[in-house]
Amino acid sequence: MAIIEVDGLVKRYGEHTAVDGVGFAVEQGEIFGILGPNGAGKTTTVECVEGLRTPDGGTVRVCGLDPQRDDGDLRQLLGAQLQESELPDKLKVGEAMELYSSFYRDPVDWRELLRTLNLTEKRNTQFRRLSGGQKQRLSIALALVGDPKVAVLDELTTGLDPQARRDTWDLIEAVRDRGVTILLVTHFMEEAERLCDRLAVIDSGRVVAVDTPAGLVSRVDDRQRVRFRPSAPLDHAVLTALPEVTSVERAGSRLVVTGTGDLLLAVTAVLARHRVTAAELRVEQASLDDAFVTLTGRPFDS
Ligand SMILES: Nc1ncnc2c1ncn2[C@@H]1O[C@H](COP(=O)(O)OP(=O)(O)OP(=O)(O)O)[C@@H](O)[C@H]1O
Repeated sequence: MAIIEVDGLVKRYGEHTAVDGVGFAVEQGEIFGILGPNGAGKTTTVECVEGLRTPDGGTVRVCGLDPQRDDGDLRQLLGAQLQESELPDKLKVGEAMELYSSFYRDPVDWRELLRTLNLTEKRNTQFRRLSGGQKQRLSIALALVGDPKVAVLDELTTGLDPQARRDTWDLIEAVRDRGVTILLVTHFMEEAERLCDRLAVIDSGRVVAVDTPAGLVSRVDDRQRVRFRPSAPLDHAVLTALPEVTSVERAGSRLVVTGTGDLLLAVTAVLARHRVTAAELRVEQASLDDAFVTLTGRPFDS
């Protein structure tokens, strides 16, 4: 059963329709991404899911509850990541955890949560003295302290360095493994590809596709290219005879084999049979970026 259901959601700011009929359903235990460029309507959509904004049309249900009508009950089930600016500078990490625990009927042990998030040593540190990564981890801890069924994380890794970003991804997977369903807003393709089970791609307030990252990519182009430098001359015919191969071209000292299915396996098996080794072997295929261009007719960041 879907734990989050959004159907025909509309939200206007004055004359501007920021969300224009958005619909998607998130299954229990998924990491579900909302991916789109700046201004696409991602934050507005999740704020309607969290009950922070009143929709102008459509329906939203989270664990069967209406975020507008059942706000009090929903607060107990849903953990939302705070925007950085929402915590007072001088509040200490331990005080913030204590305060947020008091909002919930059945909070988890926040000391344990700080340990999991590697923040125990920062317990007496003021918010303003934390690094970007530590602030991010604290905001995740605050989202999880109420032992939520659903966590909404918005622009989780913006401003983090690559290592902190990867650590945060590992952390989110661990949270999901504890049974929390995660709704994740992102405009990072890599983050969406790495973390999300499924994605809703949003552009100009509308959903243009809902699928797995691999599913989105394969809608665009399921061709792959294997490039390599063969250690000895190879008759192209032994490659073109393979059902996976559609073409073989020479590019200087390299061969470029285009095809579908288990192309890499098929090509390397033939090379092994002919005692040819492949140097500088690379496999290329369409990316989520390419999928976005095909789905919307323009590059992601325009
Ligand atoms: N409170 C508001 N008042 C007026 N317009 C708003 C308000 N909040 C958002 N908007 C506008 O609505 C549109 C969607 O904004 P939203 O923040 O939902 O997009 P987003 O996809 O989350 O973008 P970003 O990735 O930049 O955060 C944008 O054009 C934005 O300028």
